[in-house]
Amino acid sequence: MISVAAFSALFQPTLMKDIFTAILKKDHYQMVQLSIGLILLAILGLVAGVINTIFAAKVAQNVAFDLRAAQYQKIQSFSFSNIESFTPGNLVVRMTNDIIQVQNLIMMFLQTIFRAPIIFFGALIFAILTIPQFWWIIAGVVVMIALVAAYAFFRMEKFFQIAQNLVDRVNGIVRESMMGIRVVKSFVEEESQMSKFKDTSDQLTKINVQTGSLFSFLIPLFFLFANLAITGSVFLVGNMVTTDPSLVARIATFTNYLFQLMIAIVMAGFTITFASRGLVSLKRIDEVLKTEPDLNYQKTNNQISDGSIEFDHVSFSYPDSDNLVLNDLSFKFESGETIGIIGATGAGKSTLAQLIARIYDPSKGSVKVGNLDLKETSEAELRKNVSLVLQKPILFSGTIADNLRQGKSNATLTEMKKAAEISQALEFIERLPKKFDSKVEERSANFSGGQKQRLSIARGVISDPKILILDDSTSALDAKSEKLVRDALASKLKTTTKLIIAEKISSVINAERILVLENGEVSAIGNHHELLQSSAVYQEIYRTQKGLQGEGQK
Ligand SMILES: Nc1ncnc2c1ncn2[C@@H]1O[C@H](COP(=O)(O)OP(=O)(O)OP(=O)(O)O)[C@@H](O)[C@H]1O
Repeated sequence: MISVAAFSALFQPTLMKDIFTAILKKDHYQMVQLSIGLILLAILGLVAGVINTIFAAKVAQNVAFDLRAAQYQKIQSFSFSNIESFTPGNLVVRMTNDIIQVQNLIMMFLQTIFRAPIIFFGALIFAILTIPQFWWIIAGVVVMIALVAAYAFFRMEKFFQIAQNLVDRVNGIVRESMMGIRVVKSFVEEESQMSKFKDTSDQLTKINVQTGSLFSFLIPLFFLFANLAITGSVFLVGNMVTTDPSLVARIATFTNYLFQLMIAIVMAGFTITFASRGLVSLKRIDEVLKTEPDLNYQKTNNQISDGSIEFDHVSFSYPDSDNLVLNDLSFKFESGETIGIIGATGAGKSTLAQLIARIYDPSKGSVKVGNLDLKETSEAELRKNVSLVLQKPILFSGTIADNLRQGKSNATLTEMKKAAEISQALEFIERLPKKFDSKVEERSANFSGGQKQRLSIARGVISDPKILILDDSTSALDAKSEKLVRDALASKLKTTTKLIIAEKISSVINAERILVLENGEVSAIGNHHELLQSSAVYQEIYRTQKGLQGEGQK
């Protein structure tokens, strides 16, 4: 189809020349015949062009669809540190803007890859054949346009790269301020967010204006070259026409081919520029696709036999950081124990929890659950048996039931009710008109902080895991509800190992053992009374929280 469209374009000026010759010869019959031929050729070219565009669009859409799906699947397999190293905002741009760039590239490429060379060489040959003695005019036009195009498109490539980075930044700023809209509002931060956004957006506008200016200057310049060449050739023909009258018929054809030459060069230039822009995007997508998840799970049937947890000389630093967050931790929690983890802010409590859920692997040492090294479990086995409830509850848009089923895909209504009962969520769910089918809006904006935490705990306990980690996940609950959750956990999840990470001693006071973490090291392990005797750190925390401790003991 491309060749049909290209050849149609190439033969039209030649037919035109023959029509002129027929007119000059006053051969009406031939003139009509050739004119009909010209119209048919133009229609053929048009149809071929349309079919080619539809085909290119379809291919581009399909490739974009496949790339989007492959990228999304890859991102789903990423670990936390993989995602952090790209940053979520950057991944969103790679999933959206970069895919569109590649789609445009394919579209453009398929339309011009064969067409531009056919038209270029065809027009070159036909132009020379039409008026051979004007070969130098053709060469001049080609060289001038090619030089200017090469320079301009080279500049544009630079602009595109800068623009791509700015799009990333704008996206990051918008994302951050939208996610933290409440903070922005409550601290009256709108203006500073706006100025951050405006600065980057201004830079993006500037670069886009620069690209646009270059563009608007370029096309008239090409036409100027072509028109100068045409004027020159018409002038020369004027002088030569007395010796060769056929030149009159040939000059229109010649100038037409000159235009086609110019268009072919511009088309190729655009394709190369878009190619460079699309290739930058393709490279960014390829980076995502080539990134291996830095946490790999084995395809194994190894089973986690019980809820014991063992740290064997575990040290940990976050990727790209030299700071040793956990330093040589060794301990063992027995299956079914209730363990409290306490320590100052930044002591490493959440990090420890994340190692048990294998969100990160330790930098040194090993973590075992149910006597099995985490590296020897399958992901499904780990997720089925180890449940981590974070302090910041993240729910997904859908229904309450959809969210609870993330904890157990085939959960029945009875299981949902049981989980909600444990997390003290049943009461408020039952009060909602649609109960478990009530809608959870985007970012669960229609629930309070405490309700979100309760739903998040319900999702964590619904699978009846062997190990349940509550990472400060009752912080938004009042003391009475928190105690009710703890009591329900104790009575309804008897065999589950419960790891309660808390800032307040009152949250862990009844734990069988409490691990005191200090600067990433185990400072002491024991029950509340033992620690009050033996651990200075614990005593200190206790003293500072004395006013609160009575509530936990109730
Ligand atoms: N993703 C991360 N990348 C780099 N450093 C991190 C990351 N997350 C936490 N840290 C650092 O690791 C240390 C321990 O953090 P962690 O969240 O485990 O502490 P924590 O005891 O749970 O604190 P809190 O009680 O305030 O939640 C801190 O110094 C923190 O700055």
